[in-house]
Amino acid sequence: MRKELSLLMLPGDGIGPEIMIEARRVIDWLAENRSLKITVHEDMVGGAAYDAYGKPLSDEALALAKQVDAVLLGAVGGPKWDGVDYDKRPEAGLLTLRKELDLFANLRPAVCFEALVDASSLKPELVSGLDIMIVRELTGGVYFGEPRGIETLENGERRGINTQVYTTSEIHRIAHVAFDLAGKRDGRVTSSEKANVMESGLLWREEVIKVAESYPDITLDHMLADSCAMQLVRAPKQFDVIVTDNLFGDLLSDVAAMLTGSLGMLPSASLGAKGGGALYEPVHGSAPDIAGQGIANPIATILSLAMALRYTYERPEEAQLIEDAVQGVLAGGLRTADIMQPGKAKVSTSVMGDSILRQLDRLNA
Ligand SMILES: NC(=O)C1=CN([C@@H]2O[C@H](COP(=O)(O)OP(=O)(O)OC[C@H]3O[C@@H](n4cnc5c(N)ncnc54)[C@H](O)[C@@H]3O)[C@@H](O)[C@H]2O)C=CC1
Ligand SMILES: CC(C)CC(=O)C(=O)O
Ligand SMILES: [Mg+2]
Repeated sequence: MRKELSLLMLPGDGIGPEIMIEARRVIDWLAENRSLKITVHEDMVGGAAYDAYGKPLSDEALALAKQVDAVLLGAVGGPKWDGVDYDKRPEAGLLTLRKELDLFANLRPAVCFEALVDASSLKPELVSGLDIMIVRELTGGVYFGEPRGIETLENGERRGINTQVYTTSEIHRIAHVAFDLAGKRDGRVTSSEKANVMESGLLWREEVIKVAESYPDITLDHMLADSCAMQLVRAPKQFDVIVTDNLFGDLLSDVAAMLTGSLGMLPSASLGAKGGGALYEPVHGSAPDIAGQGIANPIATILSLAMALRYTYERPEEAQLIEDAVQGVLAGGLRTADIMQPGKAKVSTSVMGDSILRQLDRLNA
């Protein structure tokens, strides 16, 4: 018999707690209506944890994250913690979580819901049917490379240092994830780096080519990351799977978000080796500019829960149900402020959550 399913919720900072409430209601709905019982634990991360414990991820929260099947995280950070030492900043809590759980593969799907085709930053014909998977390496590269820090030189100048480092094994394992995913999709991988100016980029390209030899049915091409950003807004439907490093993946996925209408629409899954833990979180941050107003879009977080159902809990039907409910609510004309369009009804975070639950009821009837 399968063991009890478990989840750790880490709402975090800014809009994190507001959007997490709506995801929690979907979990409760699944328990009531689909006999899907997930034991939910809750703890703090980011600035909230720093304020409570003096560090952005407590040892207890980290231990729990390692025990549960999956973590669902809201967002971390905000101006309140701007002066805090680097290793204690809210963002460090999230980086520690990713590293400690060895979640090297960050899947960031950029899917344009048909109802939002007109809300995209691009012309409707460029995004209608858009379905890109960005596979971002998450535990290496310049966010983790040593040496790092800020030092003062003899002449009194200060120097900030970060180091971009990749090893062959790090490149191979993320490339395998991308090729395996492409095999279940349209069979095309675009690898993106800066092989023209960075040795780590050249190594990335050479090693991805080696991995591709085991996938004769997948088409591989290479695109310099600056050009890739441009192509994403020029003709995004040319892409199927994009595999890229930690920094470029961070940037390219925020660009891709605007193709779908808003950062508030983009979910993500961070996965490690099979059988290990997993972290699900919206791509966006803590949005301090709108925090506390009840207007944040909870859809990216609810869709992150759907990804957890698909990748961790092996409940693809429920994942699909949630995605269909989101599509239904959008098709019905409800919009949070970030995806608002003329002639549509602007709703709050909680009304969007309510509406998704009612749509789930209808689809499940
Ligand atoms: N995974 C995480 O926890 C991340 C945390 N951050 C942190 O978040 C803080 C704010 O960073 P920003 O650069 O402002 O990025 P952000 O992603 O928080 O916000 C960028 C813009 O998108 C809007 N936005 C984001 N999510 C939204 C949602 N769900 N609904 C409606 N609008 C939404 C915000 O209002 C803002 O105008 C920083 O401390 C940053 O380090 C940033 C990115 C990821
Ligand atoms: C640690 C995060 C703040 C970095 C980021 O922007 C992201 O992972 O999307
Ligand atoms: Mg980011």
